[in-house]
Amino acid sequence: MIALSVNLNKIALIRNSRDTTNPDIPRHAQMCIDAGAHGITVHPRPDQRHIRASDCFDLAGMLSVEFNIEGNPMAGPRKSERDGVGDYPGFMELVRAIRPAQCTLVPDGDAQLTSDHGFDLKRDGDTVAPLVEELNSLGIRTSLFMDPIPEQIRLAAQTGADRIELYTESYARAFAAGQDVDTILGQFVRAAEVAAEEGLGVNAGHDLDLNNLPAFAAAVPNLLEVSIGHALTVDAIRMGLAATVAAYQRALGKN
Ligand SMILES: CC(=O)[C@@H](O)[C@H](O)COP(=O)(O)O
Ligand SMILES: NCC(=O)COP(=O)(O)O
Repeated sequence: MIALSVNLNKIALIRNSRDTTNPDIPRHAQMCIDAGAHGITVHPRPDQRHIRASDCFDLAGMLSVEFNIEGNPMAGPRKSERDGVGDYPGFMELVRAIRPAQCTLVPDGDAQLTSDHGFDLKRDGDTVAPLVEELNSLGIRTSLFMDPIPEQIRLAAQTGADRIELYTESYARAFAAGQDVDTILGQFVRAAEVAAEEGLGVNAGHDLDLNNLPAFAAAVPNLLEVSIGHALTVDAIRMGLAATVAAYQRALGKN
């Protein structure tokens, strides 16, 4: 079974366009759970442009499914520039306080529109390993956001991480462009095989959608979890949330 974790960033983005609690983040999470989602993912950033630190605490207080907090572990505290929005405490401070089931470490910079690369562990392995060790000691499963590069995935195992999350944008772009995706899918298959050889679990995410997900889920071995936000949120406008979650479950190979 491949778990579906729904990313709520885009729901928070809509909420943040007004000084309101509509849409309500915990309520939306509960609707996803009621519709069959196995987990909830959020990716707070220091500018709190979508999910805020306070949302993470609110979700931690109500979730009955896996809570996956993604983000840059090097991101420190940041004062909020908006009235009524608390300061960002820093990623590690946040997850130390919340202790989610899973932390996905992502090497994203503040200026990025969204996540756009995996870790370079040849360069950053010595920085990442102690953070992984601390998260492990807190009982938090740790996953590293990675490009499908075998050499890098072997280095991910050396940090002590439990899993990797394969960064799927290259596959999604090729699929959307109507290109022959066999070669690029082969890179993800190989990456997942290497992860298995190294004892790492495999998650995946970024720009997965109802069109590209079935082939990916069918081809990539040992896939444990996908986290999906942007496309799923857009599909829910058209199809309704419960029907959309069900459609993503079907795309993962479930009825
Ligand atoms: C790591 C990853 O691919 C997702 O968390 C993505 O970064 C979602 O963030 P946005 O919703 O801000 O694009
Ligand atoms: N980890 C990927 C994620 O949570 C969602 O990414 P996207 O579907 O919003 O691109």
